[in-house]
Amino acid sequence: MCPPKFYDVNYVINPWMSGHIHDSSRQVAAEQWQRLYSAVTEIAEVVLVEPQPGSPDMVFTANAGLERNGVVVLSRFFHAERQGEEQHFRHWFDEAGYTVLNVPRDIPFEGEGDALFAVDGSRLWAGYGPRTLQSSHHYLSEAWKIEVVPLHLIDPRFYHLDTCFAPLEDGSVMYYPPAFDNPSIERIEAYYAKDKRIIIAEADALCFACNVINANRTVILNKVSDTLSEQFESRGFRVVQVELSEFLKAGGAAKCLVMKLSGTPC
Ligand SMILES: NC(=O)NCCC[C@H](N)C(=O)O
Repeated sequence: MCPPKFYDVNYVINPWMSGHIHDSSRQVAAEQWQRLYSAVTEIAEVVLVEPQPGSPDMVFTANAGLERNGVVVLSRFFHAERQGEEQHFRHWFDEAGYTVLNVPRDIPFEGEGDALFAVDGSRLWAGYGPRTLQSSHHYLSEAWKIEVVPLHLIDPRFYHLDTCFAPLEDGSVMYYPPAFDNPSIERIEAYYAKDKRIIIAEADALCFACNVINANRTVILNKVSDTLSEQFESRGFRVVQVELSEFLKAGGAAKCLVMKLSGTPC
């Protein structure tokens, strides 16, 4: 995670940021982030990356890259506004001993924001459209010798895969279908049986319900509807809701604020 020391909405690179330039409170953001940090430390070991001036979106560490088994494919940000973050994340991964792989400079790829492993590790769900280019998927497939399943994002509000799709550790998936084109929905439905699909309504999707941190049977997410919370509980999940309104102004919530690492590399 990355403390929100320099967090702000300084530019508009997604529809959520529009109308929110310098509209977020750094004090409130710090309090919300601290509550999220405390919740995450209960289910995982958390390591921090040093925030950097001039990189207000660096708090969204899900976009640093994608890691598995000590190998990281670093992000190549689509927007110039975030490209300055790449050197800082690269430095952190180098220092921590990860094997760092790159996609070519001219092929945008936004890390865990757009790429999520199936919980059994058998495939990689990979979004493309607003940020990540589909041609980056080849490099992901090569990095882990894994099947990459493309999912086309068609709603600008759901510009990263992790805003509208989340494989959960009980073998289910939650997703907001209108964010995807039909072939992508068919790919999701071909993999997940009907009883494993948690369809998210628009109101919850707009509260970033799919942007969920999940470890074992705990889910940590922004405030969502009672209906959805009860649905999680009936499936055996412990639900931890953390108000993240200041981060929604930049287009991110719980899962965007963390990057999942599989462990310290040897
Ligand atoms: N969805 C994510 O994985 N991250 C949120 C990134 C928010 C940031 N303002 C962006 O537009 O890139």
